[in-house]
Amino acid sequence: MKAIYLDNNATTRLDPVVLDAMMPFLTEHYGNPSSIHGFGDPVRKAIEQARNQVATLLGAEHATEIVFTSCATEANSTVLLSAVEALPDRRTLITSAVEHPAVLEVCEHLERQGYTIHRLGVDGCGRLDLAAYETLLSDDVALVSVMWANNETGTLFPVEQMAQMAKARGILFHTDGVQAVGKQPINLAQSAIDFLSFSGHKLHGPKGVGALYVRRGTRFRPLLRGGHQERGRRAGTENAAGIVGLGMACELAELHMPMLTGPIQALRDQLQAGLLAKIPCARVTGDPDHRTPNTLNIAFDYVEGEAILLMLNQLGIAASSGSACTSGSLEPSHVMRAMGIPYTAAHGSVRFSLSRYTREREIEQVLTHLPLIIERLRALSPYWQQNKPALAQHGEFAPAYG
Ligand SMILES: Cc1ncc(COP(=O)(O)O)c(C=O)c1O
Ligand code: FES
Repeated sequence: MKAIYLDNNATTRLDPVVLDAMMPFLTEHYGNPSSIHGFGDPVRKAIEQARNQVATLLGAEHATEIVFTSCATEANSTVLLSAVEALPDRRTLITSAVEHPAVLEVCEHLERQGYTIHRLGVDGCGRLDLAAYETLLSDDVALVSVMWANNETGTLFPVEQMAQMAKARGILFHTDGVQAVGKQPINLAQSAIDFLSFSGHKLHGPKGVGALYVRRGTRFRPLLRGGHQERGRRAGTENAAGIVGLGMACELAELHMPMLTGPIQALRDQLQAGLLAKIPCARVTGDPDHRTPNTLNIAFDYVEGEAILLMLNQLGIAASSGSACTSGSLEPSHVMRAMGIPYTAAHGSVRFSLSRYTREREIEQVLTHLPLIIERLRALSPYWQQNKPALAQHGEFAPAYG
């Protein structure tokens, strides 16, 4: 069987059109974009074209609001550390409990330095409490950093509304847009969002390149100091080929977006409905009504996610349990714990993330094999054997959200 890749929230396949766009900048166009001689020219021009392509996808008013970085992690670190440096009188940050480690770990680092960090909790469906958020917005807050879409569940947060609430109090707002960019229209020119980060490799671009949107006029301090690249906002010779690839990936993402929100979302829904119908005691985690079109996170009671993944892998099917960094540890992910998913289900959660390359026959393969895998694993599970009758009695065999 041909390998089936359903782990696109971890990373995506490079679009061949992107590779073609990059190749000249790995070969004949090797000049330094800062050089004033003829070798620098085409590289500098290509970087500026990529900046325009990124700005277009994000709906930014000015291309100069885009700063190229090495990845989203760098962009996230830059924003959080910049905010506390640029606003030394403010000692508090607000974030959510379900952010990627690229935000949470920086917050912990700042907390150890004496900053106050408020981590907004979520309900059983992964939703934030905006009333609780409102009460935290004070003059001591330097920055709010809340992800647009969750990498594990696909849950979308109302970041536009949250940014407006922050703006009304004069507070800067950052969103980690890694899982949202390219999956839904974005119009930063009409938005209250001050900073947005994302990474090329999540939208069929290359690894090792990302971008940070910084609204014109926003107070900012660079993370990397040195040369004058990126208008002094990010020193270091540009990853020209990577940047050109990121630009092309953004252009293609815009072009293919209707496919993601149309047929690919329909495939995701087909996978979800099929699994819920065929497998008892399964629940979809996250907000079923506000999710990225490509993501399905589904938890199976009394089985180990890792075991499911290994058996899927033997069949050539690649999926993920939680985020790439938490898989391999025995703890359920912080996202599952924040939603209060029972331990017995959180351990059995599997994330399927589709892309524009996903085909119906691949989804059908999963629908054929996964119910058998769960049945086999449950047959080996003493907990399942003990609890199955009780679950049946309580009518919990019905598919459940949350
Ligand atoms: C929501 C989110 N933020 C940040 C990152 C980090 O991206 P990168 O590893 O490209 O820096 C990821 C990728 O796993 C992510 O899903
Ligand atoms: S670094 Fe990507 S999931 Fe952790």
